[in-house]
Amino acid sequence: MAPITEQSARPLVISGPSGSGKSTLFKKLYEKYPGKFGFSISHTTRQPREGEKDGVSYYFVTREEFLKLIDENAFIEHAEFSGNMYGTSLKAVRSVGSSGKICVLDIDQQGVRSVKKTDLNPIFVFIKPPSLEILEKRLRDRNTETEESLQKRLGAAKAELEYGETPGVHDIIIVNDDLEKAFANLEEFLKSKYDL
Ligand SMILES: Nc1ncnc2c1ncn2[C@@H]1O[C@H](COP(=O)(O)OP(=O)(O)OP(=O)(O)O)[C@@H](O)[C@H]1O
Repeated sequence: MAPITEQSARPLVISGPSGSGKSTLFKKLYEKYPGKFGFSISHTTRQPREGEKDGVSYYFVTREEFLKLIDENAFIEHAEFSGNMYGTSLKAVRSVGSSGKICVLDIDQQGVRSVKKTDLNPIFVFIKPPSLEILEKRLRDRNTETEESLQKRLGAAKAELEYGETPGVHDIIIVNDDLEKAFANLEEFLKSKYDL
C-alpha cells in the first residue's frame, strides 16, 4: 500500500473536437507506457449485459440512485443515451489516482468546464486539428459517422475550438498535423508533468 501521505497523480484531461485525433494519439501513448494510465469506472442505469460485473465494467445503479448521486454533485459529467443514464463520478476518478495510475478523462467542453469546478486539479491537454477542412476530411475518411452525425460533430467543433483556445483553459494545445510530431510533443509535455 502506498503511504497515505503520498499524493496520487493528477488526472489527465484530454479534449478536442471529434476527429482531432484524441484516440489515435492516446492509443499510441498507452501502448508505449503500459500500466501507467487508467480509466474511471462509470455509473449507469442500464442493465448489465451477460458477463458484466458491477464495479468492473460499470457501477450499475437504479435510476433513483443515479438521480440521488446527481443531487449530491457526485458526477463530473452525466448524460442520457437511449433511455439510460451514464456518469463519471469524482470518486471513481480519485480511485484510479489512488491505485497509482494516471486517470485519463476524455471529455468535451462541458466536461472541462465542470471538472474545473472540482478539486481534482487535472492537467489539461487540448488536441487541435490543423484546420476545419482537414478535420472534416479525417472524419469522412474514418467512415464511422452518418452524414447527420458528421454534421453534428463539425457543428460542435467550432465551439470546441473556440473554447479550447481560450487562454488559460488548457495547459497545452497540441496541433495534430503530422502524427509522429504531435505524439512527440505530447510525450515531451507529459514527461514534464508526470513520472512516466
Ligand atoms: N495526424 C494525423 N494525420 C492523419 N490522420 C489522422 C491523424 N490523427 C488522426 N488521424 C485520423 O483521423 C481520424 C480521427 O481520429 P480519432 O478517431 O483519433 O479522433 P478523436 O478525436 O478520437 O475522435 P472522437 O472524439 O470522435 O472519438 C481517424 O481516422 C485517424 O486515423
